[in-house]
Amino acid sequence: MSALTVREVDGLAELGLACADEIIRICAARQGQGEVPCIALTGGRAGAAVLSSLGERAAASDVDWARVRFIWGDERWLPAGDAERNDLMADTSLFASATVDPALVHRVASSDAGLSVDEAAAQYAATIAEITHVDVSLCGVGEDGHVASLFPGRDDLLVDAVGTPDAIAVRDSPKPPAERVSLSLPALRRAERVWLLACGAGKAEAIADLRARREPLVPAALVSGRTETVLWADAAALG
Ligand SMILES: O=C1O[C@H](COP(=O)(O)O)[C@@H](O)[C@H](O)[C@H]1O
Repeated sequence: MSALTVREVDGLAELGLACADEIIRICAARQGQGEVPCIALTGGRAGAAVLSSLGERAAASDVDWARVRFIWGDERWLPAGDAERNDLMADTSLFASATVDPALVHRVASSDAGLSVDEAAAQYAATIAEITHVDVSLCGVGEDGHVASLFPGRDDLLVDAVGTPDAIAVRDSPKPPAERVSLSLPALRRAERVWLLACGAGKAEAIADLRARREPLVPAALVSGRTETVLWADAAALG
């Protein structure tokens, strides 16, 4: 667990560029040590900004993208290729401009794959349990302070107990779609670095609650990285 630090950025575009540059630096350094870096992607506007910048910078970077592992903090329970799936934004940005190894891209099953959402979550939990090191977990912060698909006031989702699986099925999500698969708190907390991403005035209340650690803690306040927890936010979100 690490203390929260703040990195102020000048809006979504700069957030995307700054995070992309850092991710590239971290991946190149890890590959220099002979390791396969692992990045946990996030959906939402901030996640899209990071992926778009990574896509622009991928070709000119020192990173061998075929030796980077990708997982998702959460996925919306929708058919493959649906415009609202979080993995689609990676497909149309970074994965379209860099050669990645499909064996290292760990997607949540799609709703048309013949599994129930519970089976998909169990399958993803088994996949995540095999991954011993996550370098960076990107966590877009929602207006209500949610991260991944862990929503405030949902005691059924905000669990970190012995036996909590690494991924869980989410039902009755307050944000559509209603069904999702999310990494659980213990899985998010295992990352080396947790980066909380928030831009815009709509996030100001949640960010104020997070920074003041107001009770009940918003889900974003419940996650931190082993060595680094950074809130990347613009002035509007910082209030
Ligand atoms: O539904 C989701 O929302 C959050 C935050 O999205 P944003 O558009 O407010 O940045 C996102 O991080 C999460 O992955 C996604 O499924």
